[in-house]
Amino acid sequence: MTDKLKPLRERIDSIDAQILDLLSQRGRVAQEVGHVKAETNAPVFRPEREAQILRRVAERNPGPLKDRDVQTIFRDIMSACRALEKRVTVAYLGPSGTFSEQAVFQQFGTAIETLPCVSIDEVFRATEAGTADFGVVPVENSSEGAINRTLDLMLGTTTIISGEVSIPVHHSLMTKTGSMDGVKVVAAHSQALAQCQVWLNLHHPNVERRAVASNAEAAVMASQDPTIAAIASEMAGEQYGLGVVQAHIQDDPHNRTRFAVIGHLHTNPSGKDHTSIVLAVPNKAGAVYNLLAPLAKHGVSMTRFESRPARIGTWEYYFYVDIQGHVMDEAVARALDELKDNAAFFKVLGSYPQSL
Ligand SMILES: C=C(O[C@@H]1C=C(C(=O)O)C=C[C@H]1O)C(=O)O
Repeated sequence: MTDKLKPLRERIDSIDAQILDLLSQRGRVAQEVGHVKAETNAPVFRPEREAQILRRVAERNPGPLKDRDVQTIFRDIMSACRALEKRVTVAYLGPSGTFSEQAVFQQFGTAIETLPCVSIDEVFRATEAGTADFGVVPVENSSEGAINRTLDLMLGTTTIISGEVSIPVHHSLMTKTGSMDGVKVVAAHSQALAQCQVWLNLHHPNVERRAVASNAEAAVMASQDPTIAAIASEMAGEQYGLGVVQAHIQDDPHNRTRFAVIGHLHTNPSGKDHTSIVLAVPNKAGAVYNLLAPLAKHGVSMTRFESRPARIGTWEYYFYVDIQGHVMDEAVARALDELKDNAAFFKVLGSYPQSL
């Protein structure tokens, strides 16, 4: 056995030496890129370039490693190379262990500084003020729909969207002991409670449900009080020393949340992009109907349409529309010009690479 392993391990050692040498070469080129950028004051993080590299990695992957796994490796290689130019600071809805934090690492890799914030408002504020270079905020969940606070804050923010991240959201029920004995309260973010309501109604109909600021906060509470169970990611459970009572309790097994990356960076086209806009129409007959006509006319596909009350006491709405393409694409630019003409309010939130 050992005799057979020895030559294989020697081959792995020699391959590792080559990988390390190539990583070092890549790092030195990234440093040169950094010097060129510094001369022209160009931004360090180029999401469109990183998206293209990750797409290419999946296309060229000869196997046997899975596309997802090689992408994760390359994301972190780029993160480490980027950190040689500058370590970016990213704000998100904390504490550590939230799905927002997972989204942060999915977009930026792990060679970054993180700034956990107490609320979505705080993520916007930190990013607007420049305390963080970027912020990651939840936009919508596949079972529960829009995250209204994010949509409302998008309206007035000075930041723009430079990326999107979509991650699977799996909830687990966890306690200090790993059992439900003596548990009186299930704590979680209101979204998580909603995403697990059918399961909770079936298995723990009589346990009080308590909405708290985040699932990670619920995990902290459960770690300090054996009468409290938390719904959170297993990652958060591990972090706060909880035992799993039941994994995957979300009602929809394909439950996902989409996040927006906000900042001050105008992202160039990557070849596969989305553009987010907000508009309002004048209060007259046929206005909403006419609103979207320019998209169809120019062959631009809409991927999402969401409305929010304008909160000025009348029945007026803001429409949040996502389309395929980049503001620098000719068809998109023409369609948006026409949309703007029909709109009482119009704001481009940003163009960015489609999530992987
Ligand atoms: C090296 C660069 O800087 C950053 C790092 C990248 C990388 O490691 O491949 C790619 C894009 C940038 O976010 C670059 O712009 O090419």
